Amino acid sequence: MAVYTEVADEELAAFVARYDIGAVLAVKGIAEGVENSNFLLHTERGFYILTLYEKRVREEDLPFFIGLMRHLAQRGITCPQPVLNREGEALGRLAGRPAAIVTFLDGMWVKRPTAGHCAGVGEALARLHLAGADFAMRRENALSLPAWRPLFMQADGRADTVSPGLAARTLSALDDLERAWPAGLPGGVIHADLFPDNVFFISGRLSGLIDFYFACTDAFAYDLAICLNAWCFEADGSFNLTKGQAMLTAYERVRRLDDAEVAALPILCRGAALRFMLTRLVDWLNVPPGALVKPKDPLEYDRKLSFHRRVASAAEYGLAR
Ligand SMILES: Nc1ncnc2c1ncn2[C@@H]1O[C@H](COP(=O)(O)OP(=O)(O)OP(=O)(O)O)[C@@H](O)[C@H]1O
Ligand SMILES: N[C@@H](CCO)C(=O)O
Repeated sequence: MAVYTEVADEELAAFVARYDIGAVLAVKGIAEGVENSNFLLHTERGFYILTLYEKRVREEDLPFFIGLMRHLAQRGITCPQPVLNREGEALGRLAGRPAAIVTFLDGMWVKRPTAGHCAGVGEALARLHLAGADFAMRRENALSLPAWRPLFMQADGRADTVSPGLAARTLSALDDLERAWPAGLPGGVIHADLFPDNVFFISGRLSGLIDFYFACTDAFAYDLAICLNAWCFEADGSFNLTKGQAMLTAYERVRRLDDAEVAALPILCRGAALRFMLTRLVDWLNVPPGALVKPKDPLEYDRKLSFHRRVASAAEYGLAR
């Protein structure tokens, strides 16, 4: 999270007064994250997270995210719960933005994940995929293949200022992906952004998942590809096979991948790397003046993409078959 929108004290007090959570004692902008504006809200009843939804979140999608968090919690997935105001609504408006208050989740995210953490994420991801099976709403993935070329166009010819050759590498990867992107894989609700900063642990055990604002209906194995990218590389850019193995084995203990998913894993990993490279590139080139945000490095994902382009089969990620 980050802070793009400032909220005046009086406006906040009036917003919070519509809820049954007591008066505001303190509020603090959260610098972490890049997508929405987030505040740690301390009220007479305890701690909450206040989110103002920004650029990439479409207002019409908010009922999907809010409904999903409630659905998953009912099926045993620990995630933030939207707090309803006295009119029974989870969504309101604050400082000109759509806004919600959600419950505060205990736990810390890990900066240096071990194979044990990767196993925890693999298991939680598979449980999330199963728990979403009877969620009635659908939301197309707005950041899947059809969105990638337009995103690249938004970089507006400036990709090579970030790294020489980045534009050509990206276009070549895009061409390949557009030719071979798989269709018809098993799918349903996916998290689509289950990075380390969205997974909390307490004493080494996974305690909860946050940030469902990219969740959508898409291939389960694509979600796994996102997690392999986000959790299983080392700081020096190498893929850690032990971590990949731990994540995939734990996932498969809950939900076994079928042959088509196994075969598609390398291309799904390429697509996932490209998706995060592109959003990071656009953000890197367009930091709003005055925003409390630290843009994330697009080149980390350019390097991951190069690795995946050399991968021939899922065995190279640690999948034993
Ligand atoms: N429900 C919650 N309980 C406790 N802390 C939270 C909660 N939601 C968010 N946070 C804190 O705020 C930080 C940023 O939140 P989040 O990842 O949702 O933001 P974002 O802008 O959507 O980020 P991202 O860049 O991951 O998309 C988290 O790392 C965590 O420290
Ligand atoms: N998790 C994303 C940010 C949210 O889209 C990234 O690391 O690029």
